[in-house]
Amino acid sequence: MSIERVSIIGAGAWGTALALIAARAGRQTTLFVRRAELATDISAQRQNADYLPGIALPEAITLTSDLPHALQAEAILYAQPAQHLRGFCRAARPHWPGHAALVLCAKGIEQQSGLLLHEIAASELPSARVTALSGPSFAIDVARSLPTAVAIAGTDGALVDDLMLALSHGAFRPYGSDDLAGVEVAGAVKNVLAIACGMVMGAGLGDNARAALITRGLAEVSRLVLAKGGRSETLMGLAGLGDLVLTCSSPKSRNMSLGQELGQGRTLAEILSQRHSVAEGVTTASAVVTLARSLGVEMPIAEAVNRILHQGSRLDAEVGALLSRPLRRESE
Ligand SMILES: NC(=O)C1=CN([C@@H]2O[C@H](COP(=O)(O)OP(=O)(O)OC[C@H]3O[C@@H](n4cnc5c(N)ncnc54)[C@H](O)[C@@H]3O)[C@@H](O)[C@H]2O)C=CC1
Ligand SMILES: O=C(CO)COP(=O)(O)O
Repeated sequence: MSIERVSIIGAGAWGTALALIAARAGRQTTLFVRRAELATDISAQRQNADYLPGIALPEAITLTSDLPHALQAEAILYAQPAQHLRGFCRAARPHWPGHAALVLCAKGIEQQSGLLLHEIAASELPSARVTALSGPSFAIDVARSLPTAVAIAGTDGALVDDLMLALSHGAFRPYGSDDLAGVEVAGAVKNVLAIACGMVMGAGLGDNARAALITRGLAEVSRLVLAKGGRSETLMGLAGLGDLVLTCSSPKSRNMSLGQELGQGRTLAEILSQRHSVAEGVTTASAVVTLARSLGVEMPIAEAVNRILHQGSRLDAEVGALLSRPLRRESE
């Protein structure tokens, strides 16, 4: 299938950057904005001042707040926060075009159910051909046309190829994968680990501690990926190690910077009251704990992050508990 029309749902930083990708690749590009007045503002100013200030949006990007109109495309890229996917699917269902691809570009796990995003889409939007786009990709770097590689995953190989062709251009390079579950789990859990890394950096616990967290974090994500039917090679790829390293080492990450502020002693409520950007790891922390427990997967770092974020536990107590776990073989 040739993909000519690409619509992006959500005009946050990532949705706006994805619209730039599609437009640069020569696609007929529509960016769906929930609020009509914001669509008018962005259209008039040709920039998204709230989420990607200073980045010019070409005329080739059409803005709309009319969902049925936005859904008239061969590929529909979902770029709102993960917790809103179910609501989007329900709103889109009556208007969903026959064979359109749904490309999940959010990174998270549903808090109530512990479901992955493709599982939600499969139940709420059964006619959609579901894929996911994930990997190390700060929106601002993509918007500035800096070199970026991502994974596009799906079980329909021909569709993955079509999406890669439709979105690749210049400095933006997608790689294909058939491991939808692996790509999704990796993309969601790295946000929780980025909060953990931010906390140890904010508390001054040092680079050794952060490297240990990244490595042991990768071990626990691997267990969850395998339990969800994904493959361990995916963890060595862009959606796995690539995004984990990016997000756990740069304060440009909203998740890592939120962790840093927590490590410096601020409360979650204070931090969230001063931000308008999403840090998916906050909701994913409890979702991943629910999911891991239901599958019998041990995830001590995610459990610790969840207790600090949502149950009032202290960082020093959690670090002490992690360090005093029974000694074991690294590959166990
Ligand atoms: N910003 C980035 O560099 C990247 C972000 N992502 C993922 O993309 C997703 C969106 O993130 P960003 O664009 O960065 O968010 P953002 O923080 O820049 O923007 C917030 C977004 O949430 C939407 N929103 C707020 N309340 C909503 C509601 N009630 N219903 C529906 N939408 C609502 C806003 O319209 C806006 O699109 C997240 O899952 C994130 O993890 C993935 C890759 C890169
Ligand atoms: O997913 C991202 C980069 O790949 C963005 O990370 P943050 O949401 O932590 O900023």
